[in-house]
Amino acid sequence: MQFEDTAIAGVKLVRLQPFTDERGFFARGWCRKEFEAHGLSGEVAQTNISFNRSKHTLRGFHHQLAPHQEDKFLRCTRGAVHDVVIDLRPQSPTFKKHISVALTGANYAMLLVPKGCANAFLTMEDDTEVTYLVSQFYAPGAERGIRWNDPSFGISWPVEPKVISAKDSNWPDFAEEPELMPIPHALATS
Ligand SMILES: Cc1cn([C@H]2C[C@H](O)[C@@H](COP(=O)(O)OP(=O)(O)O[C@H]3O[C@@H](C)C(=O)[C@@H](O)[C@H]3O)O2)c(=O)[nH]c1=O
Repeated sequence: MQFEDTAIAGVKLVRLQPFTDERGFFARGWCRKEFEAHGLSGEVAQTNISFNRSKHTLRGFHHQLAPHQEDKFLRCTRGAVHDVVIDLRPQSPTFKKHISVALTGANYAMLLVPKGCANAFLTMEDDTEVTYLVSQFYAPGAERGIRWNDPSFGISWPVEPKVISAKDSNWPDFAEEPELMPIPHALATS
């Protein structure tokens, strides 16, 4: 596996190192030893599969508050996504900056999203599947989000989303203290 730094500290693009022969190739898709050798946690609590029927489906941005913060390690196993990561760590030199990466079934690129960053992706093909490992269990009460078009971040998406959940369209405007922000689905039931 080859680990490449991105413009946001701790967000790594990981590429396969394939052993190719007449059958095709073999490559490691995740390795605790290699993660630890790069100073990264090799903890895995869940493997998640996200299937998206239509292109231009948007999921995110999502992150979990401490003590449930997660490292996520994503790969698009079928189709293609435009993945965006926002740095939400106030002490980081790239606080509030974002990066975008194309993850596709064909390029096998993988993305490590560390604790304190929020992740979202927009599918670019029908029948797109993303598989990802997360280091913490899902904790709905600790989940927070950023609206895909929140003006605080000025993110330029390749196209407007056509399919998006009510939760993700209604995240409130970004506030620097996310623990004080209301959760839209909690508001809806109060
Ligand atoms: C994320 C998650 C959801 N769920 C449930 C809650 C809900 O009923 C249903 C769908 O949840 P969501 O709408 O939040 O799923 P989704 O929008 O796909 O959430 C994901 O978005 C991408 C961008 C990420 O980065 C992921 O970490 C994750 O937050 O699945 C779990 O049971 N476990 C989980 O780990």
